[in-house]
Amino acid sequence: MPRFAQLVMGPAGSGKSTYCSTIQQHCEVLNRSVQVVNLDPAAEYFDYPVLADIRELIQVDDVMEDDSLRFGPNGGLIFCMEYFANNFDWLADCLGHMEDDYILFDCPGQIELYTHLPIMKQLVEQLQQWEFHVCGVFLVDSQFMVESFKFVSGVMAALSAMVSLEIPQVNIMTKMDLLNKKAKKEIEKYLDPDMYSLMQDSTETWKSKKFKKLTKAICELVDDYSMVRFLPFDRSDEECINIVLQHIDFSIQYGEDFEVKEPKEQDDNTEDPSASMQFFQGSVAD
Ligand SMILES: Nc1nc2c(ncn2[C@@H]2O[C@H](COP(=O)(O)OP(=O)(O)OP(=O)(O)O)[C@@H](O)[C@H]2O)c(=O)[nH]1
Ligand SMILES: [Mg+2]
Repeated sequence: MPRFAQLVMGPAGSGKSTYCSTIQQHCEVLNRSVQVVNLDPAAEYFDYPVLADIRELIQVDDVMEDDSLRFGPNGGLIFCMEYFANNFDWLADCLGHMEDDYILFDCPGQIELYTHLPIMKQLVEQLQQWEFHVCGVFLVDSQFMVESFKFVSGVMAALSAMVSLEIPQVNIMTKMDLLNKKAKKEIEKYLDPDMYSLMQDSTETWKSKKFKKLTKAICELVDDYSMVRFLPFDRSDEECINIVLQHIDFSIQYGEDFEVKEPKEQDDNTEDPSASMQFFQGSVAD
């Protein structure tokens, strides 16, 4: 049986831990087993029950207090993640092997982990060796996406993760519940962006010709290959959570090899038309 995993990534404060807890609760209601692993050695607060917590392996505070290492918070976190990458056996022990594993990995917010350091790639390769189908879930805070140049920077961060990890990736715009109606309408153009027109919106204010040229080249590249798209995530909207989950499940083929359930035996042998519908009920739970 394959196992399934979401690698929940994104800049600091983009809503990764909240996303994990929302999805976990949502799946609990659907009677679907989803577990969460905290991979942030600096995490102070999250409200989901954990299957494993990296802080049991190593903590940033301990690394920072070590006189021989003398790291600050960021260096300390990278050190912890490198230590983790050298100790994947710890994760293997924590995960065990259950039927139908579906695990969310709540990752740290340091963006360098997804752009040029090899740690997350090593984690992905290890998970794949353990038969996990892994989907990258990249979160970006919708509050920062209301202007085109900020949007381009979010797009580039998401692309970096996509290119360096080489796994299916779903990009999500979080905290949509905080937007008012007007801002929601405004942000729609960023969900499935037309990069050419977004660029036109902003070029007036740019003075540097080189900056304009570079941005134009980036926008053309992203647009021509339809590389980045965002799904809105409003944690207060069940339908919205469902759509996000369906996209991710589809990308890792979750539910495709579920066995079709046999119809329940009828006591009186009478033909019930609704029984034929129940025959297919064993596919995807949502
Ligand atoms: N209203 C609202 N607030 C949110 C949402 N997601 C996150 N927040 C808030 O944003 C803040 C940061 O959320 P976290 O889930 O801790 O973000 P994170 O990405 O895990 O942060 P780091 O682990 O520090 O990188 C918290 O105060 C959350 O309550 C959301 O969908 N809606
Ligand atoms: Mg967090």
